[in-house]
Amino acid sequence: MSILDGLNKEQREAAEHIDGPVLILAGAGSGKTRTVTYRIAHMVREKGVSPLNILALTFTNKAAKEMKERAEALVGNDIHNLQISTFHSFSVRLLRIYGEKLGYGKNFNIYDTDDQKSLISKIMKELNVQDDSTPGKIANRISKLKEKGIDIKTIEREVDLRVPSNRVFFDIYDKYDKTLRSSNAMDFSDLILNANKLLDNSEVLERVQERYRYIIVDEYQDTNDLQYEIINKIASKYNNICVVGDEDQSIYAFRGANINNILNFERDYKNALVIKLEKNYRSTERILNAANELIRNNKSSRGKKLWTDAGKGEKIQVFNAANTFDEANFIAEEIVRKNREGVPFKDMAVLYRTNAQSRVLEEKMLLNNIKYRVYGGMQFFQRREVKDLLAYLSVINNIQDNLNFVRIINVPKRSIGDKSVAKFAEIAAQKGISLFESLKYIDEVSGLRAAAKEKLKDFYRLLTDVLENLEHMTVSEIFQEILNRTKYIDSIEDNKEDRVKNIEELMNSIREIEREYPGITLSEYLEFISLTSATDSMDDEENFVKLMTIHSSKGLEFDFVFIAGMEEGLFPGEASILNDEDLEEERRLCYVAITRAKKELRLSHASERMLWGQSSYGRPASRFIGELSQDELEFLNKKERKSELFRNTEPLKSENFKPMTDIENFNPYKKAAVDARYKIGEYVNHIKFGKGKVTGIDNKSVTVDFMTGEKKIALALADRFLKG
Ligand SMILES: Nc1ncnc2c1ncn2[C@@H]1O[C@H](COP(=O)(O)OP(=O)(O)OP(=O)(O)O)[C@@H](O)[C@H]1O
Ligand SMILES: [Mg+2]
Repeated sequence: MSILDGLNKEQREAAEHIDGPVLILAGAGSGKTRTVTYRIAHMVREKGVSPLNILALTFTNKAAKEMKERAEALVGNDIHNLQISTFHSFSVRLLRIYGEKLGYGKNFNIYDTDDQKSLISKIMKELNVQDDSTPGKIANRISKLKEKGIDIKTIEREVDLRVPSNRVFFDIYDKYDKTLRSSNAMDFSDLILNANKLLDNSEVLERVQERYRYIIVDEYQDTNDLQYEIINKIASKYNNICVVGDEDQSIYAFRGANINNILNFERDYKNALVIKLEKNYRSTERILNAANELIRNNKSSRGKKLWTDAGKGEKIQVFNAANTFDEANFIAEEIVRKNREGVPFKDMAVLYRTNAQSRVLEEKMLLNNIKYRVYGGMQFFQRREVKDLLAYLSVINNIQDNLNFVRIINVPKRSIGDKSVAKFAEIAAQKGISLFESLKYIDEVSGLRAAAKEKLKDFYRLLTDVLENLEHMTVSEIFQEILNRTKYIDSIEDNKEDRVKNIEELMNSIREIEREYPGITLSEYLEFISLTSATDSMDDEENFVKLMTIHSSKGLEFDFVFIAGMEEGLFPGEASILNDEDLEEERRLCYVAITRAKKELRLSHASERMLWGQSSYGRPASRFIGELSQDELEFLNKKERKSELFRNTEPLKSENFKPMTDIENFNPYKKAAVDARYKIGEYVNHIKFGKGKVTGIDNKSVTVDFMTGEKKIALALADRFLKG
């Protein structure tokens, strides 16, 4: 008896081959993740490899947690020291050990996208920027540049900074970077970027290579260039690298994922063992056929030969709803019906393209007493009161953290306006200390009212008291102390009930984490929650219907799956329709969605939908529905559906009933007449803005995404400026 008896022949071959490079390239549900999990257990229990020497990387904490639990179940005991983690948490780990070599203190804080945005918005105010770019867009652009390894110096070198808009972006980026540095903080991109930089240090690299002699990467198709470098630097010594993935499931190109990383693996590692898996263990024949048919439409796909012996299964139902309420009703009713037939809520999932779609769905779930949980979207940790209290913890963890300090200096209100903060900033700058430390000199600040001064002194005392006792306090004690002494709860004015509940929930979560990790330090706690992502808290044992975006559903599986909003303009999204590459990515996303289903799949689309506050009518069904093999589909219609169980909250008007879209004669979106000289996706050079990628063309102008921002250039002028 070997652990590997739980695998088929090909899977087993891949799992056994622990020395030297291995590539598993195979479609959804073929057991890639299972294979690497068994491989890890086999190495530890049957090959005597120390868990210390294994590094397994994946994309979500949920996937990492699951892999670890399964490996442990196979081995039969806890495998401490086994590092199965996300790229981000692995990077944090390296940086906590070696970050000082890059000039960071050990307790650096991690800024999430929200922190990023508020910092940028602050910088824009300080620099008096009059720009229509939002902080969110700029944050996004900075992250993308960082992920491509383009730093401030590169921009300075390659872009003409005499152009005002370039200059503005440059100044923001520069200040942003400097602020992070002086705050001893990193954003998500920094984590990866800096981990990669660390590995350029030969002493560090040597140690890391010795430690992690065996590397395993799941979902390799979604690695970006920096992650690729990290993996390959570490693997370059022992060459014991096993990567698994599916080029048809690459869905993160918009965040810099590079599909060539997996396609070139055989070139990178000449003697690689390449394994293809062709049996699908997840889905019924009908679901699998539909998925295979769909992905065949991608030029980038190399074709799939997946088969299953799970039987034909039910037809895939397609429902054309009159509008989004009707769509949500359909889904809720089906869920209730299935539940009455004995299917537990936890075996059902509703997937959608964008987070915004969840609201209407949630309303109907509530109305129908369906237990559900939304993963992603407005995250718990993004809520104001949660952020405020975490900001207190962050400042205590790292007194250099000026961003979080500014967040709390007047929360609860202490009559401290921007002007007073500016005065503290002056003192801090003069003395070369942090804002927190500048509070020591409170008596030197003029123009503060006595009451405000008193409150600030209390605030300072609170922070220093905790700091002095930090080693003797648990995270929940620190949290309680902050709550008590700031009287935060008393200060809440609006939405009090909800907010207090959230604070309670935060306290609960701290306690839970402490129970799971006794003795966890403040710094570890903050790291833990800042790396918590959309699907993390997902506990399979809990009986909830799961609502999430398709992106968050990667790697997961559910018995019954609904995909909502299968409409042109939403899925595939408006912006991707004109560009072949983007359209193919949307199709891969649809492939991921369909292949999450084990037993039954239902697709729905609405003829009317509100987008950006405007109703749009007569919306055609997604071309992706048309691309599925029509034999596997069953078209439902509003009129055939009996709906006596539930009242609609929104009465449906008869004019909203539209005939069902005729899928067979479905007219693919016609491309607008465009100028033939430029192609979407092609690179151009501009005298002022530098290199950029064409993202849109109409009959008047061409839109180009330059390093420093997106610009629309009139075609008449484009001739003079752009050269291919
Ligand atoms: N040899 C096998 N015997 C029994 N069950 C298997 C076998 N291989 C895979 N499975 C089951 O099939 C399902 C899909 O496996 P897994 O999630 O590993 O596939 P995957 O290739 O990683 O899919 P994805 O591409 O979606 O990540 C799981 O429930 C897994 O336990
Ligand atoms: Mg998998």
